[in-house]
Amino acid sequence: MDASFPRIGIGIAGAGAIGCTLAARLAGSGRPVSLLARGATLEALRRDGVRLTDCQGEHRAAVNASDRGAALGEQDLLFLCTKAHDLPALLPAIEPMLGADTLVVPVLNGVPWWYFLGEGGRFAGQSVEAVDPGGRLAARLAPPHLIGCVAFVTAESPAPGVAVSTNPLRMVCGEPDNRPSERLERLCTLLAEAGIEARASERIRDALWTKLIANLTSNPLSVISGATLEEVYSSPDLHELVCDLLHEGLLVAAAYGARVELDPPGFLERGAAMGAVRTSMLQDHERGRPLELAAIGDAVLELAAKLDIALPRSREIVALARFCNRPGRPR
Ligand SMILES: NC(=O)C1=CN([C@@H]2O[C@H](COP(=O)(O)OP(=O)(O)OC[C@H]3O[C@@H](n4cnc5c(N)ncnc54)[C@H](OP(=O)(O)O)[C@@H]3O)[C@@H](O)[C@H]2O)C=CC1
Ligand SMILES: CC(C)(CO)C(=O)C(=O)O
Repeated sequence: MDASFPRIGIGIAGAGAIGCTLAARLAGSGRPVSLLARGATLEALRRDGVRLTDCQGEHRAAVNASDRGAALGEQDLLFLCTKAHDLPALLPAIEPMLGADTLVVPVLNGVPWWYFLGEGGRFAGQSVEAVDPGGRLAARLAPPHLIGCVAFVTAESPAPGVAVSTNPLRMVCGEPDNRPSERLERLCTLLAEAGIEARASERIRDALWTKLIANLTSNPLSVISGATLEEVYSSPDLHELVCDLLHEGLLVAAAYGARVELDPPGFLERGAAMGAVRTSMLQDHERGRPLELAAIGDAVLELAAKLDIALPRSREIVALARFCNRPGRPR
């Protein structure tokens, strides 16, 4: 355990599918974990601890949980595990958990608010308006205080404080400025010790685009069609649309210099092999919750527009998913 961050205080903000998966794994590896949670989830965590069923079995662990960041205190490492649209409102709640040296690791899908921070280049320092209107997140959570992270995980939270994950847990982490660093290695070691396959990348935006393409091709479409990942990636009826979306995603990724080594037939095959998984966006839709379309859809369109790239299919499916999830929609 001492190979990575000895005696470190680990905080997790957001105790849904991903937050509970991480909490159960980290606490199960002997790490003390502090979870920022609320409502029924907080009650369940205090009563029963955090519970996870994954490919390796059942895990249950006690955690320190509160809905007040001040009660949890400053953390050495803070994983952010809410939906992207909940981050601005989360900021004041996590403020007491942030010390001068806290390392923040956002475990979220979509274009992150820090995309143009740390790397230099043509748009250096700009904020991503779709996910960070007015740049509040970038002003408070910026390099060198954060490490980028991409979660290749499929998880659901069937009940408060409970997560179920049916595929291997994989994460790619990287410094926003692409430097190798000791703290990055230690973060990956800490995750690996918790049973998560973690890889350090010196090109974190490559992994971001790979995941964005997975989300762009599946999440909004799953809302419109009700399809699982297996259905999205193998249905003959959806094939042309999915290929168009894939092509559009690859186009923007390449325009931003990302090396996404992805052969389309292999990508579809691997997606289908994920099985009867409901995307996190479909889960939100079925629960009548807002969708993460700003981060997974609008932000990609925003980045494409900066380079004068049109994404007609992506624009359509994002608009359609938003329509399906409109307030007052029939259930
Ligand atoms: N599920 C998956 O398979 C995957 C998800 N992701 C990404 O990971 C991120 C998290 O997703 P996921 O875990 O599925 O989402 P969930 O909706 O399951 O969990 C989010 C949690 O954050 C909590 N939360 C939001 N705001 C606050 C707040 N102010 N204070 C305390 N708790 C708060 C929510 O509480 P409440 O319920 O009370 O609103 C909820 O428990 C997303 O960006 C998602 O796209 C990435 C890979 C796979
Ligand atoms: C499972 C996957 C990869 C689907 O795009 C995902 O990230 C999600 O559900 O949000």
